[in-house]
Amino acid sequence: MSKRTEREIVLLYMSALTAAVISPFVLIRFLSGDIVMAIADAIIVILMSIFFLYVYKTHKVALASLLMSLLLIAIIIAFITVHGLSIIYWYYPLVLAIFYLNHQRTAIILCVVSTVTITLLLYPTTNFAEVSVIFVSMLLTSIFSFVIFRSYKGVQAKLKLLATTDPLTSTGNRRALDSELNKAILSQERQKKTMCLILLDLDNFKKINDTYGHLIGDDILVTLTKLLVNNIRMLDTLYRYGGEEFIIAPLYVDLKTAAIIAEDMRAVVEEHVFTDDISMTLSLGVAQFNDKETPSQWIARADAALYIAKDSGRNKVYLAE
Ligand SMILES: Nc1nc2c(ncn2[C@@H]2O[C@H](COP(=O)(O)OP(=O)(O)OP(=O)(O)O)[C@@H](O)[C@H]2O)c(=O)[nH]1
Repeated sequence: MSKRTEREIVLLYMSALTAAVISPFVLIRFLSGDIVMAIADAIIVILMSIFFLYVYKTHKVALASLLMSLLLIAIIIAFITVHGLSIIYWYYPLVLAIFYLNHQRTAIILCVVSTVTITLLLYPTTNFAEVSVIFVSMLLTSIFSFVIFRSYKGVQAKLKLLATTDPLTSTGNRRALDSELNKAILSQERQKKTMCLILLDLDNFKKINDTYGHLIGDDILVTLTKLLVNNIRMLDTLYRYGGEEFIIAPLYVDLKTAAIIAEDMRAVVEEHVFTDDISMTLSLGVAQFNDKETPSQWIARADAALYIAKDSGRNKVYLAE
């Protein structure tokens, strides 16, 4: 089974827990003769179970998050209508859940609309001072949640970028590559698209480092990635696999087309004059994805082709079996 995201897990727990906590009340209310509330509770349990199954099966969280938030808001509003002010305490933790589950803009809209609705509902039966305090406290909870979650999501995005980007070349790193290949293979299992991978390696790069120093070597790596990105026009398919080794994947083309792309890259690098009038060449191995193979098996076949390219004189493209 593929790994579940944090948000998926939270949604699964929320729906399962809400269903589990409310289930006994269906029976309790039914036995005590409160049939309307028993039916309302039963509907909530059924809807929560549907959410659970939907997220469990599809892994889709955006729609489920919004519907779950709307349902929980509707439940609180319905209960406030029936039971009055005492239910208001359930609203505050719900605001946190709404900001966690939804995009900031959606969360703000949901919170403002629910705050105004609840205030208007309470207004006729509650004194003005009390209703004002409730309104302001609901609003402040939303504002604080907005500020806290904005900073939390910003930090989360920066951490993700740091964890998946190579600091020298700004291409994706090994972690990003692993995740991308796993994703591509998962979707290939469903859609059966032809896809290829190019593994490329600068020739005799050690000599450059030894002759010109590491800083020039670094500069060549950065220039190389710019040349490659200009050539493939997609930074998000270029990954630094090792020191002077890069992978381009997934390329949704057949082996013949991938070979042409690889040959173009080889020619571009051969013609380019790097810093200090240095000329460089590339060796490349190309492999089309074979059904049922793992990312490492796929890379290993491209690596074997690259090895042949190196062994037969470098500055060449070889295709994997
Ligand atoms: N400047 C610089 N050098 C690096 C970096 N990462 C790895 N290297 C160097 O890359 C060189 C790789 O050398 P080798 O594996 O022998 O490969 P090569 O000299 O390119 O020889 P072939 O691949 O067989 O053509 C080593 O000298 C590493 O120190 C880096 O981030 N910056």
